[in-house]
Amino acid sequence: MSVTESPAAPTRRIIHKGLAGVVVDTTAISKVVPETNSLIYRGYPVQDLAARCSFEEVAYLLWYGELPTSLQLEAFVQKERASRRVGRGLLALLAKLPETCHPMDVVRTAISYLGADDPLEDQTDERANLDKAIRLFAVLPTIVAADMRRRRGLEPLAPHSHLGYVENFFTMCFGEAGDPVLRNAFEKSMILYAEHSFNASTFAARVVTSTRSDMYSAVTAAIGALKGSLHGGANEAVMYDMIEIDRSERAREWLQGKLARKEKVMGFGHRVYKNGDSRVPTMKAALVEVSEHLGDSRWLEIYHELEDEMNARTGIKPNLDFPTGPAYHLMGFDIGSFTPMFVMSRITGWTAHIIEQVSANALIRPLSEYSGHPQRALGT
Ligand SMILES: CC(=O)SCCNC(=O)CCNC(=O)[C@H](O)C(C)(C)COP(=O)(O)OP(=O)(O)OC[C@H]1O[C@@H](n2cnc3c(N)ncnc32)[C@H](O)[C@@H]1OP(=O)(O)O
Ligand SMILES: O=C([O-])CC(=O)C(=O)O
Repeated sequence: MSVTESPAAPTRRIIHKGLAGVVVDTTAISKVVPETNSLIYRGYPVQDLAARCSFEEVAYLLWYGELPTSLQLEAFVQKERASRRVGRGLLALLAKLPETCHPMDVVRTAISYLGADDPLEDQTDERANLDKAIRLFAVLPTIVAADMRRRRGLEPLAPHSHLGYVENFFTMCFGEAGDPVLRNAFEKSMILYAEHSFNASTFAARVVTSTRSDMYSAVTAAIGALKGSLHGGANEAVMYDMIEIDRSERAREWLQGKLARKEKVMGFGHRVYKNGDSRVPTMKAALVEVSEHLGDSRWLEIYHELEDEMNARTGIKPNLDFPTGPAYHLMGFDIGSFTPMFVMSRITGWTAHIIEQVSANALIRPLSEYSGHPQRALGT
């Protein structure tokens, strides 16, 4: 008797759409704990770092695993300050990009150029990777400020090696270091934005790194991922929305319309935090401080109305992009530069993750469930 084997019943694999809830690897860089609404960088609560440290110290912490001693900080700061300049070749290239392109396209192109300009080195060389990371950290403000000025019809200003990171950035953007209250709020935003475990852009950087590609390629991919409005691009979208709302009396009706049309409200919700973003209290306090200092409560009033109405209707809380958008606007930055400023900060987290990925690499390559046409023969 012949037996015809029936094909084995197809096993349906569980699909984790958007990788939601999937733990992909370990990391020693940061920990997000939604249950306690907390975030630590290398063990330190982010709100404590924002209250007591400079952004340079936090960058050092993310890369080296410990806060610097004063001697280590001095050496690190000197190195960063000496690496801020960009060459004429890059400035000329950036000047050729259409002004209609998004500033994130400029930043992405700049990093790609820097990669082409850097002699190839062993991707696994940790020292070389740290040097590249510090250089990217140092040049990004120069690139972002030059592009912001170009769009205002102004010549770029060279970096100042005697100024701290934040003062230098303000000076390159506005021609003067400006108000210390605004600089302080900005520095807090840089610290809060610096690192957030396996978010989409960091994961993109790790995927590229896992193929043994170079740091610039990984950062270029991360910039592409951050640009989207579901991720870093939301800080710009929040400000455009607030400008559209215009007055706090219109905020609730505007929000109701959005929800009725089933549209996402930018600056609200989070993949990991379902009960509020750990960084929002610190950034909201910074926004309040800036608003009060400038005597301009217009955006803060819209903020409160949207926050209340969204909470009442959906229970969904603001994420970090919600207070950062209006805070950057009050500081005088152009909206298109908000996400590039996020890049200036997140470059620290991305490069720390790239170095970590290299140190214990496994190619990142998930599976998919085929949903197309069943196998068929080509016609004769
Ligand atoms: C620094 C950062 O990157 S922080 C994130 C910045 N991004 C934004 O602010 C964009 C707006 N927010 C969102 O789109 C989402 O909250 C995300 C993408 C950040 C996270 O979303 P996910 O975890 O994938 O959840 P998802 O989008 O499936 O939302 C779950 C439910 O809440 C709703 N929801 C979530 N966020 C929002 C929002 N901002 N506005 C309206 N509804 C929302 C969804 O419509 C969905 O409802 P449903 O179950 O009835 O379909
Ligand atoms: O963690 C995320 O998914 C997004 C986020 O808040 C970040 O990258 O800072």
